[in-house]
Amino acid sequence: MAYISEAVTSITKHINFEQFNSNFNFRHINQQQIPISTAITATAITILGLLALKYNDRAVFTKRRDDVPFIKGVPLVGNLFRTIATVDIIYDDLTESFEKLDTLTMSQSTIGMPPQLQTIDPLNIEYVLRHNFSNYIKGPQMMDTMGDLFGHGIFVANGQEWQYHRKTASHIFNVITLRDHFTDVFMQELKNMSEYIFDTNAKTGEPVDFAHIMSKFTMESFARVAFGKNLNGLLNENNAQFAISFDACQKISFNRFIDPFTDLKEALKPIFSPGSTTYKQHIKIINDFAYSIINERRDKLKQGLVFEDMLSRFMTTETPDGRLLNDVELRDTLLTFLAAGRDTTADSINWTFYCLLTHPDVEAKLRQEIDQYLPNEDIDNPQILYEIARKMTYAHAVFYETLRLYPSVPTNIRLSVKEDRLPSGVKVHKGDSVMWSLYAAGRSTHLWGPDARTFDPERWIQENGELKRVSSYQWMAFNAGPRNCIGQNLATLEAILVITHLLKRYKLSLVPDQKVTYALSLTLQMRYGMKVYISKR
Ligand code: HEM
Repeated sequence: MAYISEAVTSITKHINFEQFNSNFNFRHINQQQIPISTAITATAITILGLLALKYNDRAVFTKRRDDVPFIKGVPLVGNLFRTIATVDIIYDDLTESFEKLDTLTMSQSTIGMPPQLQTIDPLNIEYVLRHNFSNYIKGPQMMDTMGDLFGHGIFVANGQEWQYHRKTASHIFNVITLRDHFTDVFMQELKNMSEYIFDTNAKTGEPVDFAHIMSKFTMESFARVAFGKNLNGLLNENNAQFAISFDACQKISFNRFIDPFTDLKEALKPIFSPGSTTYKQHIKIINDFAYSIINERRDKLKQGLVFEDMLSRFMTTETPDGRLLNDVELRDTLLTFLAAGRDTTADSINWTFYCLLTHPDVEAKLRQEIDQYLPNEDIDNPQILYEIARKMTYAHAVFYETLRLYPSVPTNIRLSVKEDRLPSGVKVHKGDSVMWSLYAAGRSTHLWGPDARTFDPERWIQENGELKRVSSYQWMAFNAGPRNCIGQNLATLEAILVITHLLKRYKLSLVPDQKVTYALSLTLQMRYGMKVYISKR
């Protein structure tokens, strides 16, 4: 909404009313002949008409960009209606725009949004994420859209604040913890999932929502590795309200990026859908959950208990100004890591299974690899699973290929602090947002060839059978440069363990005639879930 009021102020600033009055010489008009309201309406229409002529393909008071292909919009509001009309397929629409304009960089303008450059050019992205890192920050838009959910956590932090979070967290994701602690946790949770859900449904023949189970599984696993807590979420739905509220707030945060009326709609919710949970109530549910975990941990630390997990690390590591994080800062950190680690991983596993179930030849080849590496007698041995999870080339190829077409973080953004120029020659004005769509980049024929939209894990395998490395500025699933994903190894390990565990034991098939598509949120969730039948292998 801030952008709307800026636009209104800007409109009034640009109109020279004195000049306008004298041009139209209202004084000679008899006020009794023409009612004042008619005069105001006529004036407003004339002003709008003039503005519409000038800003005939873009948002009012935005500059025309002639140096870069431009997605034309309608007068005064630019791409607002287009965004609203294509909101359900927004990533595909953007992919089409890149292809139609035959470009890797383009601009668009939408009323209420800051001026935007969109690029999928690996050179530009490397420049933004690495070579000129300090100029491209997480701008105030991040704070406006996600601030009340993630506070000052690592997602929105810049400078020293970011460095502190990064350094503190990076100690946790080392090889030894991955091998000795995380693999065990994942295996225990997988066994629970099998016992309570997959085995039961294999017997009854009832379909299950795979995406819903993965959401619980990743929540459960994450709660254990991050704050050593067993939520028992696979068994009961008591923790479901937190997950529902967390999902709802992430969707609202995302909507704020594309729809300037999001907050207004939320404010009007109690009037138009009475009884539904409001944004404020969702935030309260989330806060209560986070603070209960922090308080519980503080009590246990007072009792002299020792913990090695993420929460304790953040509770005991001093900030650059020599103090410990307070409860609010700990809450921000906890929720940020939960969003970073849990939904992204769940989404990547969901889409991997969707790709496997729609490509039986790939699934068969992956089963072969799993059977070759994992003899039946070792299927519950965490150390062996850890070792083979690192070695299975085809499993990695399947996972990477899925993330190319269905990146868990579908789009990303930075704000330019100063005037700049991207390697492709495009000028970046101070305050411009540079956005890159991982979804569009993954499907670009310029970057991946004519079969860019085909799911083909073979493209990740070299002739000598080894995994092909692709520049992380072309395949950006885990981001790149100093702010690359801290949890990449953890997520890859978790996903490959889940894939191995499930394919070794079960045969899944999609319930026919269901629509599997993405929802609009900060991560690429499945809008209606994904129902599958389960049978034992
Ligand atoms: C398949 C799973 C995952 C994917 C695709 C993924 C992807 C990404 C991407 C694209 C970013 C950059 C976000 C940005 O620039 O705003 C990122 C950042 C981050 N990820 Fe992941 N992530 C995954 C799993 C995880 C896990 C399991 C964790 C750990 C709990 C994690 C922790 C983080 C953190 C802390 C950052 C912020 C890094 C920084 O700003 O310095 N991620 N991730």
